[in-house]
Amino acid sequence: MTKPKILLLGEIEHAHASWQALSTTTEILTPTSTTRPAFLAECRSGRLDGVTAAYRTFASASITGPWDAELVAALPASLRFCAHNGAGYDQIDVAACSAREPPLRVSNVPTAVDDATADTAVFLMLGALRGFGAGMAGLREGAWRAGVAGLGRDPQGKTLGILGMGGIGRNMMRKCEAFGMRTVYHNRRRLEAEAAGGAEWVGFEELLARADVLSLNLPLNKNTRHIISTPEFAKMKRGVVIVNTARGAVMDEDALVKALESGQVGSVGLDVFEEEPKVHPGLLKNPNTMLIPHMGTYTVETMEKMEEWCIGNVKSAIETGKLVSPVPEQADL
Ligand SMILES: O=CC(=O)O
Repeated sequence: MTKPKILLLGEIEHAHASWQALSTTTEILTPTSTTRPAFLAECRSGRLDGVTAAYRTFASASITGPWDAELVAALPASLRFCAHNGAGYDQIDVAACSAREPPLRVSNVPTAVDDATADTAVFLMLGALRGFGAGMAGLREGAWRAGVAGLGRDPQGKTLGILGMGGIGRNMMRKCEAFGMRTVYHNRRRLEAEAAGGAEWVGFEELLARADVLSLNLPLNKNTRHIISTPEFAKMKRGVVIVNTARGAVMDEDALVKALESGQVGSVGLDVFEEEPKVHPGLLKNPNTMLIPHMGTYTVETMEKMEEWCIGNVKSAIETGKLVSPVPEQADL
């Protein structure tokens, strides 16, 4: 019997034993191309024909570019499954994948990312509340506290507003309880009481108005791009702290820089940026920013869990014809 063919886009860096086990029962293909035009040509040449499932990493976009309509159309007709190793899948045009005949089914990696991403959000929140970004930068330049804007603020008694109360948001809420914070959240759909864990559901505008710290935990898609911009900043408390561990483009970065300069936004903690790896110069020079280069899931344990999860999706796809964690847009496909 011929072995199922799998396309590997990116590297397996941790889950070597599971990948090795998978490769004994399958044939793994890797592209020879190193640029998007070459990858498109390689797909069209037929060299990758016969692959049924792809394992892809976030970083593989440096070769393939985004999985937009052009790429989805060029991928081998045999490809039925795309297992994406990441929680956020904004690099993939899911509608274009669904429109293929038969559809190209996409999975992401939920839950495995929750702890590490929420830990990062808590770190950014504390850093932004306390002005640690400026303190750390000044110290390294031999300037001690020279760049620190003033006294910081404590989390105790403050209201945490979570926009996008999924696994990461709920994990962050639990961690913030230890800091004596109360949580309000906004999702399009209100959660069952047990899942909400005591957090209060509020409308979008009320979330903006009530949060002392606003944490963005929602996926980036056409409905959420720039969901936070000038009109939304104006509805927030003056001096609000904003934390973003989701995707840079859910917030309008130009507008954020202006809101920081005017003091409407007091400080921000950011792990993600609109045009990574570029960082807006207005953020770099502002002392009220705590910035890290997209390291939310960047731990040995979490990276390993994510790879294992993603391999699990590939394995399930070829063995049962179903992905373990299909993206919500394809739940009814
Ligand atoms: O940003 C990280 C992820 O989407 O998993």
